[in-house]
Amino acid sequence: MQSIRNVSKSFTLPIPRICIKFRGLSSAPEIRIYEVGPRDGLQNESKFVPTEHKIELINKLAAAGLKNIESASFVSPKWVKQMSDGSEVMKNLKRVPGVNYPVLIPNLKGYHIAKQCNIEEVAIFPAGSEGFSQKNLNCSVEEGLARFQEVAEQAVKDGLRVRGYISCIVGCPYDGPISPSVIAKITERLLAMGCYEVSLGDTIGVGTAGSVRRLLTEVLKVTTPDKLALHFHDTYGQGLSNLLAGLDFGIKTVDSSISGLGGCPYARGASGNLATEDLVYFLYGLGVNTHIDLVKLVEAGRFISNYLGKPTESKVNRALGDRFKDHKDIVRIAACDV
Ligand SMILES: CC(C)(COP(=O)([O-])OP(=O)([O-])OC[C@H]1O[C@@H](n2cnc3c(N)ncnc32)[C@H](O)[C@@H]1OP(=O)([O-])[O-])[C@@H](O)C(=O)NCCC(=O)NCCSC(=O)C[C@@](C)(O)CC(=O)[O-]
Repeated sequence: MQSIRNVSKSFTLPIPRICIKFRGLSSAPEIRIYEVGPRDGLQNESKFVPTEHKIELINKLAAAGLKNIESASFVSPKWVKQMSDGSEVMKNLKRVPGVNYPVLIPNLKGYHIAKQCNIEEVAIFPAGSEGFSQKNLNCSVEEGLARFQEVAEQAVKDGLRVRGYISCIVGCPYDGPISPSVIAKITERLLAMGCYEVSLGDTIGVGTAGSVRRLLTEVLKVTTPDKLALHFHDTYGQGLSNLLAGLDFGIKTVDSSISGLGGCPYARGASGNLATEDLVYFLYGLGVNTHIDLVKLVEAGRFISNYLGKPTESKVNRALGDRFKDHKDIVRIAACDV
């Protein structure tokens, strides 16, 4: 198969012909994709995925060209059984140089377990709402922030990178709409703890381009776009339009999940994340060379969906069927060069 670098030489991808105009940029920006499938994608699945399958999925994602793959969480196994083999996953991974394998950490106990597994980056995850914090972490937002502060301090001391998530950035299944100013304040606190970036999570996928714009207008009063990432669940089918709204503010890191898997066991009604296949296809269509091989990505999505015995949630994966065997053909379709 022709490498993506060669493909990008032989195909001149048009700079977006559609309405998007990246603020302050004359051409399509580099976008950093942060794959969350092996963690966010699988944590909600009731069928236990054996450790070797989790590892195979992570290896396939790395082989497709993904450079940031959130691979496990070290939460209480009493709360999320699917993630109970985090140590085995992290100890047995075949690490590809240049690939980042972060893990999700709820407290110091989880941190100390994860620390035995050769980790380089941890993610902490306070909620933007009291109701969700109680259901997801069994504590208030303030108590959660105090626990995460301890984790962040220890991780920074140990020389690890720390990423922050905020859940329920626009709406909470228990408390309803969330004020953008609340999310801006938590963003500030996470950055002050040492997070290199804060991923804004629309946990239940209720956001729209309008609410995302209102949120980012407020959050960008306290930080800059390079410190933010976008994490959209696609429950209402708004993932890509929300992303477009976010890119317009200059944000360049996007979370997604292979095959559109995902959801949180403690967020009623939450469905999967924006599918990585859909995101990558969308970005190629905008002229962004993600350096990701779409054929291998689609195969990774089918591998895990087949294992789980359910159809893929990725529209691109479904649409491609078995017709396209070559990455460059798919890129050509994304660029409307057919
Ligand atoms: C935070 C806790 C632990 C509090 O849970 P708790 O029950 O209040 O804690 P506890 O300290 O009383 O501990 C209960 C038991 O769990 C053990 N325990 C305690 N901690 C750990 C640990 N780290 N690793 C292993 N074991 C642990 C602890 O030792 C004890 O065991 P026992 O004494 O009964 O035998 C729990 O609520 C929890 O694990 N919550 C995590 C839930 C979760 O994983 N949710 C999904 C991730 S969040 C998400 O998906 C949203 C995000 C990030 O993607 C963004 C978005 O989508 O918007």
